[in-house]
Amino acid sequence: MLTIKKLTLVTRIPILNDFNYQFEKGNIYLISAVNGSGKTTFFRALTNLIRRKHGNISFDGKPFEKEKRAVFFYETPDWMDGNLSGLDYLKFVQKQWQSSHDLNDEINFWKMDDYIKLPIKKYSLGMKQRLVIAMYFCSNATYLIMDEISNGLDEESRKQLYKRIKETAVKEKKCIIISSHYKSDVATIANHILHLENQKLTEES
Ligand SMILES: Nc1ncnc2c1ncn2[C@@H]1O[C@H](COP(=O)(O)OP(=O)(O)OP(=O)(O)O)[C@@H](O)[C@H]1O
Repeated sequence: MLTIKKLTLVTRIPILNDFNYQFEKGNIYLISAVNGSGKTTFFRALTNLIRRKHGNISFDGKPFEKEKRAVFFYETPDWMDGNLSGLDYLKFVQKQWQSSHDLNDEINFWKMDDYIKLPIKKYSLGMKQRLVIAMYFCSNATYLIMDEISNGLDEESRKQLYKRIKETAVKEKKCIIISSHYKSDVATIANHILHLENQKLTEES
């Protein structure tokens, strides 16, 4: 369980004020909000990439620093080094997260076999995004925090992604938190929808 107590976040503007919530395994959570309201900031705070003004965050009772392998967050393909290949990244994730996930299965699933050994600077936007998605599944982490994960994907790939997310959450008891501009798509698979507005993250009934 990801437990958040009294979380307050501020960037150049106030983002969140005194937020309390529990994210449970086996569930999919959609975070919706208009551009610039703080979805990415919230995800960065969960993974200690930015400081929080106030509050406590724990994964299965432990702080993120002690439970890093249980969590996977890769904000954007912009973080990638274009001189490395997709396979370099998948191998890195498998090693760092001590995962036994089969890389070839994942490469085949996302139809990446013809380019996975090429340097990432030769990838299209959708190819990079599929690599990021494959990294999530290769990590085999329990808490998958996905920021606009379907960006740049064609319609068929988006459907495939949502189906896979649903199956993974249920069968493997993952806790999956997704922000998406395609709210109507993700809403069909989400168990909980939270809306961020006016520094409040509120669950829609
Ligand atoms: N490093 C930073 N320094 C100062 N302000 C920041 C920083 N990063 C983000 N902000 C501000 O925090 C607010 C929330 O940004 P954030 O990227 O979290 O929004 P978002 O909801 O993810 O947006 P989008 O839907 O456009 O991706 C914005 O007003 C932004 O300008």
